[in-house]
Amino acid sequence: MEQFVFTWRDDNNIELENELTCSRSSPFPEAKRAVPLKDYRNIGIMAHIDAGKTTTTERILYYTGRNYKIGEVHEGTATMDWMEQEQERGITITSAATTTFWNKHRINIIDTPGHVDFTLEVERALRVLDGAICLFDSVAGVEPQSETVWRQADKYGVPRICFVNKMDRLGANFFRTRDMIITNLGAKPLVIQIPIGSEDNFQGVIDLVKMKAILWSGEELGAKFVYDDIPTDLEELAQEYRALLIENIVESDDDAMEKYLEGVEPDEETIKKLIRKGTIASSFVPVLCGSAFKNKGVQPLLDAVVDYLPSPLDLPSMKGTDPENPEVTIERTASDDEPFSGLAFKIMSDPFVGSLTFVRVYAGKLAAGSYVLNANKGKKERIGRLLEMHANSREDVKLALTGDIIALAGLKDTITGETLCDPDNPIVLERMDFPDPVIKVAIEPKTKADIDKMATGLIKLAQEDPSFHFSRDEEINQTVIEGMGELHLEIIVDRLKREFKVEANVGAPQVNYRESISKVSEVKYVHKKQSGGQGQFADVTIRFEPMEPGSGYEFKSEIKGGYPVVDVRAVLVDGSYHDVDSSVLAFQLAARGAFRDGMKRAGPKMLEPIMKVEVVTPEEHLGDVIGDLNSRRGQINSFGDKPGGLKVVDALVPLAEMFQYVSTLRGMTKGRASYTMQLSKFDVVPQHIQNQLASKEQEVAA
Ligand SMILES: Nc1nc2c(ncn2[C@@H]2O[C@H](COP(=O)(O)OP(=O)(O)OP(=O)(O)O)[C@@H](O)[C@H]2O)c(=O)[nH]1
Repeated sequence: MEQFVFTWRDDNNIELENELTCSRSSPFPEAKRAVPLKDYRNIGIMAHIDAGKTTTTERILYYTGRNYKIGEVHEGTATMDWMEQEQERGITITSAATTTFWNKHRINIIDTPGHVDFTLEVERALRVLDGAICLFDSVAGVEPQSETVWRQADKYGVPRICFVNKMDRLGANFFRTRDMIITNLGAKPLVIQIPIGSEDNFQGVIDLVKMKAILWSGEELGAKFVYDDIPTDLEELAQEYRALLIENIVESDDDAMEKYLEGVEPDEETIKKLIRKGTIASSFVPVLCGSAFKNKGVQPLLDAVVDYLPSPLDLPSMKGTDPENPEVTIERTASDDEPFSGLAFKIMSDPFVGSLTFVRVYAGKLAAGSYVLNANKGKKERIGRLLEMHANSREDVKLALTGDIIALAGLKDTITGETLCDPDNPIVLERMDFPDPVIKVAIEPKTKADIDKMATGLIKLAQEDPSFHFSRDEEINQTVIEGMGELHLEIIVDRLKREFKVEANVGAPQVNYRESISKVSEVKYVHKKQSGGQGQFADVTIRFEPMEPGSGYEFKSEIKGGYPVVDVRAVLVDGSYHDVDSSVLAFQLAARGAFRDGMKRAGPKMLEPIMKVEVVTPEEHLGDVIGDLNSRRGQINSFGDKPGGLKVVDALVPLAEMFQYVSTLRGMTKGRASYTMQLSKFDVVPQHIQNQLASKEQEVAA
């Protein structure tokens, strides 16, 4: 028997130890759990760009005692943003998983990016999270990207709490943000704190569960708070919101409701229990507030994570299928005693250990040195090192347990979205959906010698990021990279340079068009060839039908060049064969011919990505902004007002017209306007643009 010692820190920064006994004969040590599974919280922090995710995460790490020196985003030292590019750009790109502890609870935080080019990162984080904090900027309220992320969280059924941040900013308005949670997100906010003062005068919050004021003594890091009586001028408001809180939570509990109707309010413990129940059932979302930057509100936010967000035990068991027989559903409950089942949700190149695979352990245990099965590929992988990641350090551990998020070093074949499991109990957990890229650029290494290095780099990067594709056309000797937006591809090129030391020339970005049809066509195609010996004969009749936008396709084009075909159904109506001359190949050729003819007759149309664009600008530049959007084939949908005399314009604009928009907007408004965009739909390209594209293609072909 071998003894291992786990160390960790509690909320008072005291180092604790936990012994682990490991039997050499068994790959699985018998661990005493340092933290019971019911005290695990796997959470993400989601928000619009600049709402303060990085700042809030940094504060959380500081207050949970893992971080000794706090980094500020604007100084470029924030420890979650450890990739160089992120520090330079001041944005968070990759979701780094970080383990920390609060009040004897183990909190695994996955930082999720806010930029729309990285929505895939948000999706995959949501896939492995049990709960989330949604951050809002109290001045801007609910912004478009928050709406997108909110809908993604709905899709995965992730329970949430809201934190209205930046209460110290000029124009901060807690209650307007609360109203926007109702109007823009269609959610039911449960206000559990109201602010004391705002802007320069923001002092703290009223805790409506305890009915006490929480006041911070200063704004500096580590500022202590005290509980105090509710200020008299806020008593009435506090009573009003307390009554709303109680009314909302007793609805889910007959006993509490009955007592409440008799005039008996639930006690603090019951209130917390009922808030927890409603949050986990997504009946409502608790709303808190504060200022991460001024160090106010962070400790109660952590308490709320512990009190209201679910542990793995509160959620339905994980479902998967038998890799041998995909019809058979297998369930795994969250328990160390179940067979090991985990999902690889992120692969990152790491400067020290090469490639790191982040895995969420849904059931069972995983020991260093053991073998697991990659159930998607049917291949065994050896587990080398298990690393528990902290914001600025990493710890080698011998064992990962149910509920853990752990980084594995040295896996060979596993890519994002695949299941790792006990070889004796195989399971494939539900895969993640990855969106198709919408933009592409040609890329060429500056020196011929770098061609191989570039290929290696591209393969690695595509393994890490399923929304990034690349392809090589040997005929024209060109490599094309495809992704979700300009920034996404810029980062890829940047990483090629930094991590793989490949300098590359990059062409102008182009939109990924698609093709569809506008009417039904039916074709009969006979493929016949006789050249001595066995001939080729196949006869097919196929009907091509347009489908609803977004239906994808029920037939795949194998014609080289052109665009992927979508929203088309191909129905095999009739056919005939020849006893001797028909073969699989002959039918393939006939189908291909039928497709080519049928598409021509079905009114082919070209589709392009249309983006939903929101521009926020000072009023004096409104005319220029609108004029410019119009010149980009934009369709203005609405105008609105924002605090501080700002105007907001909502428009639909083809992605093909949005390249380099960031610099045009900056120039036009002296840097005072900002914008966000996200994919809205694919729509038909106007005929004159189709003609232009066709003549350009002909030029390239010539
Ligand atoms: N006044 C004020 N500023 C804040 C607060 N929280 C964050 N900020 C500032 O807002 C800016 C954006 O904060 P970040 O923490 O980088 O925001 P983010 O959401 O992580 O941004 P992305 O990574 O780009 O998505 C920084 O300049 C912060 O200093 C706050 O509570 N009050």
